[in-house]
Amino acid sequence: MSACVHDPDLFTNKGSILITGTRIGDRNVDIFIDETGTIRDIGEGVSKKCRSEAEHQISAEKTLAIPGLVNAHTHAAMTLLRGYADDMHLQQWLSEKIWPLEAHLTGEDVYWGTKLACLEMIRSGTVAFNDMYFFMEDAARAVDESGIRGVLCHGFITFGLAEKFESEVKATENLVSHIRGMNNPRITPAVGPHAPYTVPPEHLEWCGSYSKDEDIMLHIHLSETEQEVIDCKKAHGVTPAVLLDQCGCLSERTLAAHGCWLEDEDCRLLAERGCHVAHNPVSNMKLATGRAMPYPSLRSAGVNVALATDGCSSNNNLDLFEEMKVAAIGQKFFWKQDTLLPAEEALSMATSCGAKALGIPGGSIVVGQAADIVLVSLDHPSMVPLHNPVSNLVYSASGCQVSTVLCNGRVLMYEKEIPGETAILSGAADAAAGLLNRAAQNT
Ligand SMILES: CSC[C@H]1O[C@@H](n2cnc3c(O)ncnc32)[C@H](O)[C@@H]1O
Ligand SMILES: [Zn+2]
Repeated sequence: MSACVHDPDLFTNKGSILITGTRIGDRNVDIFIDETGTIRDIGEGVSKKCRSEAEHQISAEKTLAIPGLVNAHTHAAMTLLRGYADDMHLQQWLSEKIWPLEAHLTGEDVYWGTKLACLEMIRSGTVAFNDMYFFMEDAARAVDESGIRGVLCHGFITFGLAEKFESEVKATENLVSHIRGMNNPRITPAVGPHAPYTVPPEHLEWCGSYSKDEDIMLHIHLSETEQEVIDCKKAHGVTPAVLLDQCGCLSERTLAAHGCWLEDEDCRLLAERGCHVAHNPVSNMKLATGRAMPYPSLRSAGVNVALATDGCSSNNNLDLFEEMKVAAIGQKFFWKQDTLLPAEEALSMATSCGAKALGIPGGSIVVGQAADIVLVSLDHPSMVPLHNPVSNLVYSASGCQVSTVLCNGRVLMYEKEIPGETAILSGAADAAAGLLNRAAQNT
């Protein structure tokens, strides 16, 4: 039995692991993970049999074990655009800064941007994410190497052009077959119509049927701004949510990001169809969407609401601890309800609700579940005293307190060490510089 950063097997092993001396809530526990990455025993001193079986041991005194966090909506490779365009109006930000720069992206850029995103997510306790972007086969390679889970879709934008529709269909179908061919259970494909204002109804219809035929998630931006809703009503006579329903895009496979301007009727419709919503409070505040996602209406309608960061150009980090706090305090502030979205709910949104929305294992630490486990250090001022562990996690901690991360029983970070980190930081910095160079030279 061994566990130290000098033990090369710790990061690559497929063997069983015993985590000793951690705590879950108020309980001191050991956790035994078998060689398939499944939690087999949890308790105050796991069975003697498990102890003798364990091939590796992680002593985790002064840590709190929580389920790995799930980022339900992001554009991972936008890490390369972090700090490139801040403090702008959303449509202007997209059309004048982001889209012109994205036109110069290469597959290699997306690979390095996604590597950087996975690194940042692991560091802050995220083990799974739902991604929409370009060159997604390169993103898939990065996710495969990182060891975390990803639901990946090609961002499908046609602006109603027939030739664009043809190429977006091809890109989506190619990605789906590429990911299936990878045969990596941590990576699943999805279809990703960008938004009802960039994909017209006839093209949304294709996305809805494709999601159904292939039994894959449909990932879309929905009712993020008031203007989007006004324009949609003017053009189609209905809200964006009703339009999606008319196009066959609402089902239990659907994840709608943002939803700031959803109406009460829309919330009931999403609940009826079994859709999931990703709340992105930091991005919404930064881009001044003007209204917080209507959590009270979504909650009372019974919609599963998960938590997300959005891309690094509108956040500007991928720290779900920060997002939990902003969700919990932002909802209270906007809806003037001091008991709304308590800490426990914020933590569930970032864990079990996210896993449910993405249709992936994890989201809880229970026997039989995949070992997606994050150890948060208690040896830090923000975690002392520990009257209420969940309160500290949501209102006091940040991703910097994460010390060790496991996904599917594989150790991805051990006591803050992640193998290969330096190469990722320089590869991503070089890719970002190259991207800006090409944009400046218009090549
Ligand atoms: C087609 S890939 C995804 C596409 O979405 C852009 N994007 C990033 N953040 C947002 C947002 O908040 N609303 C709408 N679109 C967004 C991203 O830059 C890509 O072009
Ligand atoms: Zn987005």
